[in-house]
This record gives sequence, structure tokens and C-alpha cells, in this order.
Amino acid sequence: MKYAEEGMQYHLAIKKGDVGRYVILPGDPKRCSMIAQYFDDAKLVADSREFVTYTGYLEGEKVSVTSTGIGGPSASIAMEELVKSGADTFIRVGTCGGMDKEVKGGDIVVATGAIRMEGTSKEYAPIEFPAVADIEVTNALIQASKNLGNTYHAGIVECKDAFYGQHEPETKPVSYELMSKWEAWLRLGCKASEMESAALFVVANYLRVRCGSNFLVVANQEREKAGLDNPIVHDTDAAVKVGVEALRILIKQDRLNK
Ligand SMILES: O=P(O)(O)O[C@H]1O[C@H](CO)[C@@H](O)[C@H]1O
Ligand SMILES: O=c1cc[nH]c(=O)[nH]1
Repeated sequence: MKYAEEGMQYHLAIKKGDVGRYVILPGDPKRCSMIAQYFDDAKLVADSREFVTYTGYLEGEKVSVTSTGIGGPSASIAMEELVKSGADTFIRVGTCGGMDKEVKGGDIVVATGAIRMEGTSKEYAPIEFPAVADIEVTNALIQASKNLGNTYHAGIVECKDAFYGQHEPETKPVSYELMSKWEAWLRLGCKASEMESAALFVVANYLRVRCGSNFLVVANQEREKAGLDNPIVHDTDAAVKVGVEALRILIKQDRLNK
């Protein structure tokens, strides 16, 4: 595709050499500078649309952080252009809403797989293909949560395109479908709801790269509905620290396995 100058990626405005093989993927562009603070010698390398990229070092290895924006369409663009620029290992660091009643605001959720109730992954793979996280990245995220003493939950997350379809389903013309599917996801033990992992996991499988996800739980609407205490937490630092620690684990493991 030739929309940009030779070697420059059209949306992210990065080229080969600008990013490391390891990339953290937050949704929110403003989370990038927070994450880059944990890198050594971090530099802003691009700021284009919703895609902000910093590159620095962890354990002496070149690493980057790029925001994906909200939803599968922009997340798939970020992953495609990062892979074209040399990346092969991704950790999404996001926020989510708890679903299972055990999952509380302030906890960490590590996704083992994602429900594909969004549109982007369907333009990559038939619906029978599962959106599954990479096992090495997932194990590193679980180990990182343990190392840092976080309360964490590993399991399936739901991905959808409409944030307000999750939070105000009864107001939508297709409430019957949104509410009955939500009930099924709850009965199946789904941990949390977010928006990008299904697309990222399917695109990662297609591109033969590794991707896992961890999230800060902002709150849990099911706890609220049941009259249980429902802490509301917006500070994503705990999830950022888990993502950075998991990257350190992966870098060391990859060196051993070389
Ligand atoms: O906090 P981020 O990483 O953006 O993740 C979550 O927050 C956004 C919705 O508020 C969606 O992108 C969802 O996946
Ligand atoms: O409830 C939430 C919180 C963050 N992101 C979501 O998609 N849903």
C-alpha cells in the first residue's frame, strides 16, 4: 500500500527501526507517556491521529508503547503497521468493566481469550476461529500479577463495539439481543468486558505474532446490580506495572530460549 512515503506507515507515522520487537498497547494515547516513564531513555517517536508511540529500553532491549485508540478497527491498524515496522510481541494494557461478581474495581484481569462480539475480527477470520491470547505472554502476565501482589483473575473477556451497548443495553433497539447474550456470557463465567482484545488476538494469529492482554477493572456493573460494594477505580498504574513486569519476564525468557 503506497499512501505514505517509502517505508513510513500510513497511520502510525513510524518506520522500521522506530520501534522495538516488544510493544505495549494501551487504548488511551494519554497512557503512553505514563508507560514510557518505566522505560529507560524513552523518546516520543510519533504522534499521529490516536496513535502515539514512544520507544525506550527494558533490560537493555528496545521496547515501545503505541496507543491503539478505542475499538477493533484502530487496534488492528496499529498491530498491522507495528508488525510491518518490526514488532512481534504485544501486551495490551487496558481498562475493563468487571462481569463475574468476583471481579472488583481495582483488580487485574488477564485475558486468556476473547468473545468476538465485534466487527473487525470478522474481516480477518470466520467466526468459528477462536480469539485466543498467546500462552507465553499470558503466563508472563499471570506471573507478573503474582510478583507484584495484585488480585488478578485470568479468563475470557467479552469484546464489543458499542460501549453503551454494554452499559445501557435496555435503551438500544436491539436490547433483546444485547441482554440475552450478556446473560449467556455471565453464565459462561466471562470475567470482564472491553473492546480490543478479540481483534488483536485474531490479527496476531494471522500475522504469527504474540499478543496478550491485561486490564485494570474500573468497576463491575453486576456487583452494582446485586447491591454488592462496587469500588470505582480509574488509576491504571497497577495494570501498567503488570504489563511492564510481564515484558521484563518475556525479554529474559526469550534470551534464555535463544
Ligand atoms: O482503557 P482502554 O485501553 O481504552 O480500554 C477500554 O476503554 C475503552 C472504553 O472506555 C475501550 O478502549 C476499552 O477497551
Ligand atoms: O466497563 C467498561 C470499562 C472499560 N472498558 C469497557 O469497554 N467497559
